[in-house]
Parts: sequence; C-alpha cells; structure tokens
Amino acid sequence: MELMFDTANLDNIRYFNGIFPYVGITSNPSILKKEGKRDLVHHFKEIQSIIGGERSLHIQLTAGTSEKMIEEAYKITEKLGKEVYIKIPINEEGLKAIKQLKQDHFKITATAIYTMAQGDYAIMAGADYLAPYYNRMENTNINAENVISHFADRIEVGGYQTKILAASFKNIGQVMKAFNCGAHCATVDPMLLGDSLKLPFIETAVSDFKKDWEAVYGQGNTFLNLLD
Ligand SMILES: O=P(O)(O)OC[C@H]1O[C@](O)(CO)[C@@H](O)[C@@H]1O
Repeated sequence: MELMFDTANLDNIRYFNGIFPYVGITSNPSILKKEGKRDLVHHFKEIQSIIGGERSLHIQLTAGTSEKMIEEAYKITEKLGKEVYIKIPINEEGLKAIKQLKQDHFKITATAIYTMAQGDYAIMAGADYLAPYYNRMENTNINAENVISHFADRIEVGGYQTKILAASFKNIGQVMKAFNCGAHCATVDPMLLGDSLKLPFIETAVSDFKKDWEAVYGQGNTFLNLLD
C-alpha cells in the first residue's frame, strides 16, 4: 500500500512532504495547467529537490504520435534523469511508444486507463505502473472495483512486475476501495488527503484527551515538563 501526490503545486508538495508517507509525484497536462505557464525543467527540478532521490516523479507525454512521444521521452530524461517515469496514455500510438521505450529501458507509467483491455495491453507491454481512472470510470458507469480487481488478479497470476497506481480520485472512500481491490499504490491530490484528517470527531477526541489531562496535571503541562 503506497501513496503518491497527484499535484505539481510546489507549496502543497512542500507542506504535505512533512506529513504523509508518500513515494512519488504524478502530474498530467491538466494538473500542470493549474500552475500556469512555467519553465518546466526548472519546475520539475524544484519538485525533485523537494521530494529527494528516493521518490519517483511521473511526467506525462504530450505528443500524439509514437515517434514524437519517443523523442519527448528522450528529451525529458535527458533534462531530468533516466529515473523519471514516462506517463503514456494507452491508445494505439501510446502502446507503440511503450514497446520501443521499454526496449530502451525507460520507466513507464501507463495512463488514461478505463477498461480491462487497455490495462491488460499495458501489463503485457511491460509497463511499470498502470493508472486506472477510478472516478472517471464511475462517471462512465464502468465498475472501477471490478477493473482494478481484474488487474490485481492478472498481475498475480501472470507473475508480472507491473504495479497498479490507481488515480482520478474525488474522495477518500474511493482511495480505500481501490486499495481493497488490490491497487498497490494510489495517487491522490494531497489536499484531499489533508481533508481526510480534518474530521470533527478526530478534533473532538484530541481536545477531550487534552481537557482530561489538564484537569489532573495542569494547563499547559505535557510529558516534557513532567518527566524531568
Ligand atoms: O480524473 P482526474 O482527477 O482528472 O485525474 C486523472 C488522473 O490521471 C493521472 O494523470 C494518472 O495518470 C493522474 O495524475 C490523475 O489522477
């Protein structure tokens, strides 16, 4: 069970970096749009410096043909390092690009996955990660839980190395369901993760403990000044 942050916002990454256990950052052109026009090499390098070398960075290609996608992948990794995961939508051109890029030892995250067939092609093509779109599947009346369970099953039975990186979440319940269905990892807007800890009953429990403690040991005292 792993989390990634689905954002390119530097402030959010810096803030939540200190809070949640997470293993990487994902983005796509729509997520980048929210940051306005940027010097992208500089921006991604900044992200790399915040998250450190142990966590992964997943960057989506923008070209429409496999030839251009392959060129983009080379350019991105030339600027940002071969450790970057190249995100490629699973359509004809995308699959063609993955075939070549895997031969060239690139790390690949297959994305825009709505169907079992798309994911199975990506697994067979050797994708390192598979990003099924949970909320978008639900919006399309596709059973996201069945699709993710199917991938988990295929990977287990076939002994594939591909990991399921469930994506497109609009609430924390969807994230938990994706894990229940066998997703290895979920990429989530860190603001959504933050909101999942801001529940009134959590606050009530914490403040009740504080009140009970202070009723006995005095206001403002903690173990720090009582155990000297
Ligand atoms: O439905 P949404 O919120 O646009 O999400 C699409 C998802 O696709 C991804 O690009 C994953 O490949 C994520 O970055 C994002 O979670």
